[in-house]
Amino acid sequence: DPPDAKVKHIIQCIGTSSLEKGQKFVKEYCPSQNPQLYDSYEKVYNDPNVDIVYIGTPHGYHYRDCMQAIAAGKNVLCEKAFTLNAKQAREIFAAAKEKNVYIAEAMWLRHRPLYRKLLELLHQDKVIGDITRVFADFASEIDIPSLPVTSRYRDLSLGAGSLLDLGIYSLTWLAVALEEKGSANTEMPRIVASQSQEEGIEVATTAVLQYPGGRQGIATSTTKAKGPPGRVFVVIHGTNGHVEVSGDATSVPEFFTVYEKQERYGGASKVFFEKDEYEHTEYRFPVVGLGFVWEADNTALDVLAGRKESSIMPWAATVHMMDIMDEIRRQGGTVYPGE
Ligand SMILES: NC(=O)C1=CN([C@@H]2O[C@H](COP(=O)(O)OP(=O)(O)OC[C@H]3O[C@@H](n4cnc5c(N)ncnc54)[C@H](OP(=O)(O)O)[C@@H]3O)[C@@H](O)[C@H]2O)C=CC1
Ligand SMILES: O=C1OC[C@@H](O)[C@H](O)[C@H]1O
Repeated sequence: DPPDAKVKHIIQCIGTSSLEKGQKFVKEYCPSQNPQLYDSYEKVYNDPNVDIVYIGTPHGYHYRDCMQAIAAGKNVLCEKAFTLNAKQAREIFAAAKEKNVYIAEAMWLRHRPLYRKLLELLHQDKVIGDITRVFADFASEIDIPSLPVTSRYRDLSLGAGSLLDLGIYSLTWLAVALEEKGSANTEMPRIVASQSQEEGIEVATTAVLQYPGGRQGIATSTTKAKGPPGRVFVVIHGTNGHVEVSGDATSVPEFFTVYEKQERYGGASKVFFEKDEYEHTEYRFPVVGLGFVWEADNTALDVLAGRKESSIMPWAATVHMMDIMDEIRRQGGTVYPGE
């Protein structure tokens, strides 16, 4: 809990396949909380002292885990990617509606103050005019063949592949810029996508999304390599300037820079401009811990207020994202077992 946390969070209990692993986890991450350790997830769902269950299992288990928690009448915060496909997401939301419980996808990026501020500057203040193009990439070098076959990066039934794990962040940056208010716009963009597979696992995705008015975005992800030197992961073009987003990772942004169009901007016969020659404004947002606290606070406030959906990550935004990723996988040839 940082000093300005809006809610006091209590880790009441933890469900794990291994109590020994659970003890190690508690010692390392929450020694002062002394949570009850359970040797099954079901015991968490049935603990009457639990207000909300946080599901942090691999993607392929989210459907099972959400459905079981909902059946037990619990509120749920479930990690991204919410499910393997949109069909599973729709079924979970229908079950949550039936049981009248809260459920939200834990897309921590959307809860960050940086993301909220960028939304406001782009759409309310229109600092770079009308947005025309966006580039967003998440490249992370993961030596998949060296991992155990049970790893979520290798096991197709767990949702292995760069898109659900990393590409979802690139798509979320496209949403901040190209979708009205950055969420809950359910109009499908036109999509052209390509994916590469190695040993049956998708290792690279490139997707072009085109929105009404010709606005375009390119979202990419790969587990084959790191990104280029530097820390810029997202570039947004507008009719009146540019924004660059930088940080430790595409999921952990720390600052963004707004280059507003000036007199000289684009005046020379160059296709680029030297950054330092142009006035710019940098917006910095210190990351607290790893950056989960804003999502934790917002979720707790939702539950305390009796809401069933998150205003930051409403059900429609999750289904929309899953629909987009389904279409990218359809074109890219990535199929999960049972689909
Ligand atoms: N790693 C990160 O930085 C972030 C990850 N996420 C999301 O969080 C979720 C989990 O990711 P991550 O923590 O890296 O995943 P892990 O592979 O570390 O799995 C998390 C837990 O799930 C259970 N689990 C893992 N593999 C299996 C398996 N093969 N069979 C049964 N249970 C298994 C284990 O719990 P136990 O054995 O204790 O029951 C494990 O500790 C994903 O949805 C991911 O996208 C979100 C933000 C950041
Ligand atoms: O933020 C993240 O960075 C690394 C990924 O493997 C992880 O799942 C993701 O959420």
